[in-house]
Amino acid sequence: TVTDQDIADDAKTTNDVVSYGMGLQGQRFSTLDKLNTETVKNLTPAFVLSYGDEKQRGQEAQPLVHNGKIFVTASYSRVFAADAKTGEEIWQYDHRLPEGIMPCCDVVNRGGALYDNLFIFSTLDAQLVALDQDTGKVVWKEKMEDFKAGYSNTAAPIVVKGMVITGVSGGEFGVVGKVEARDAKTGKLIWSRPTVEGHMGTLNGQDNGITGETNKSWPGDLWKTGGAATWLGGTYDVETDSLFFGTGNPSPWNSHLRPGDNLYSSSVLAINPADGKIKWHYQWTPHDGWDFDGVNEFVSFDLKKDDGTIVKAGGHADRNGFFYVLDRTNGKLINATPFVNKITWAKGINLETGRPEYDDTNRPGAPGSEAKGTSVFSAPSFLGGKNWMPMAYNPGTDLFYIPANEWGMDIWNEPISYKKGAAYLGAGFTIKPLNEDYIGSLRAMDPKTGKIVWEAKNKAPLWGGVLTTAGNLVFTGTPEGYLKAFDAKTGAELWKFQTGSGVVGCPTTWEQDGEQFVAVPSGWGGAVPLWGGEVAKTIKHLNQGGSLWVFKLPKTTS
Ligand SMILES: O=C(O)c1cc(C(=O)O)c2c(n1)C(=O)C(=O)c1cc(C(=O)O)[nH]c1-2
Ligand SMILES: [Ca+2]
Repeated sequence: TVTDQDIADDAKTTNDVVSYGMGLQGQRFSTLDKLNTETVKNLTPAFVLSYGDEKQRGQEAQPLVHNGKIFVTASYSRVFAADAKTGEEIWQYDHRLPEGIMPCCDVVNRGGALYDNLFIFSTLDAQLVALDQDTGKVVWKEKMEDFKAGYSNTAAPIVVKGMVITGVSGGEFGVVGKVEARDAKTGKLIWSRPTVEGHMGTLNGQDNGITGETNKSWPGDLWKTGGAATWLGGTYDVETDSLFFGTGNPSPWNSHLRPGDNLYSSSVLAINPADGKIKWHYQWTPHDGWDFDGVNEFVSFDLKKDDGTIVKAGGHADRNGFFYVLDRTNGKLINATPFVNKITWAKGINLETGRPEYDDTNRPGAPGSEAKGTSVFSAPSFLGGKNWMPMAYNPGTDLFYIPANEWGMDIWNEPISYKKGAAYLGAGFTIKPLNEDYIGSLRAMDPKTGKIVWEAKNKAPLWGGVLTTAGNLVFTGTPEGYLKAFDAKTGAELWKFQTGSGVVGCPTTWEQDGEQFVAVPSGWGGAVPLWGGEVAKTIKHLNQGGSLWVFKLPKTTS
């Protein structure tokens, strides 16, 4: 069974992968080096596990591996377990989804958590389900929220100190975001931490003593339906004993309806795992008017300064186009630099105040007496300089590897009022490419200087997670169907394999019986084909799919 110690050691141990992020800090770094810049040319398919012919939608998950079994979630809240070496299926679980679920952006799931003998994951009807690792039978099942109010779940949970901790989706429907901690063995609620200012949290069913909180950063009653969904889950850092959860867009998108900072939307929250209290927060986009969200992973790392000192830092690439380095002990901004070429909404981030310097002419206008406010061209688009797909950090090269995209959008505001279970945007948009030859670009970011060290462009938008290894490799997928490996120092493309459908999943690696394996889901989907406007038209030809590809470096060639 999987213990708290196994989870704490996940980033160091090489024979399994028991947590989303490949370690709770979310670095997605493996110490394995058999597979390296020399040997990667010998990486060979070991097996492919099909998810069946139906339900072929976006496959965004990161697989987990334990005790010779591989576990992966799939579209429509399904889970597959197989022999990690042969791919022979052990069981599959199909959650019976009710009519009327309301995920905003495809029927995706990003993965599960292993704990004890359980595989725990969240579902599109806003439940949390724990399955027996050996049989796939339901051990416990808990409702997190009412899907009819627009709640859904797409995030991978994490397990910290025996608690399963996760968030909710629904920012496009005026839900109230929250982070929940439950007993991982029973599913019983321990604490709940709402992410919109004004709402109170609970600990063991009691008010958790959060005092002095008002709804002052919101006008009138808008905080009651303020969004800030925690739809990407979180990370955990043992050194500061903090959970880091990002929060999504404030609801509605039309920012003129809600003057103020709209806390804690589009922010990162450092949360005490003992009681759910917020230790500090940093807001990436105060008064977000572009659906920039702020959920993207906050990755703890040691920032090595020139004078030899080490700062306990965290890195974050926001949808708004800036890469941030914060002091993770207190949330103070250390640096913020663009990781995309074009940013229109702000001139920069002020290092003194920690706030953006807005360009007010580039905020979409208020709908006045007309039904539609002034439209502006905004970059990045709301699909982001980087969306949900996780970056990776390599402590050997000291670089972050960011799956970035270059695009913009026409965006305008419209009047809107809240109606339970209905879209709550008050905005319209058309996404457009900025360049003819590429949208995606895998970028190596030096967190000390804020400079891009190398980039590898891709025609279609990048929508898959990144993995980096001590073998000086960086892996990521493309919508065109490839899993690719790059040299972590130079960005040179060293290997690629065509999986038959777009790769928007998260690659992972482990070692079994002396051989190094790499696994990645394949299956095109997610938000781009649904919301991508003019960009979506350019990639209409991409085929859907649903499978798990596993590769290995055969013993004789390592
Ligand atoms: O505010 C929210 O609750 C919410 C949820 C999700 C989701 O759960 O997938 C996405 C978004 N927002 C979003 O803005 C977005 O661009 C997005 C892309 C994707 C995807 O999986 O491709 N999900 C989501
Ligand atoms: Ca959103």
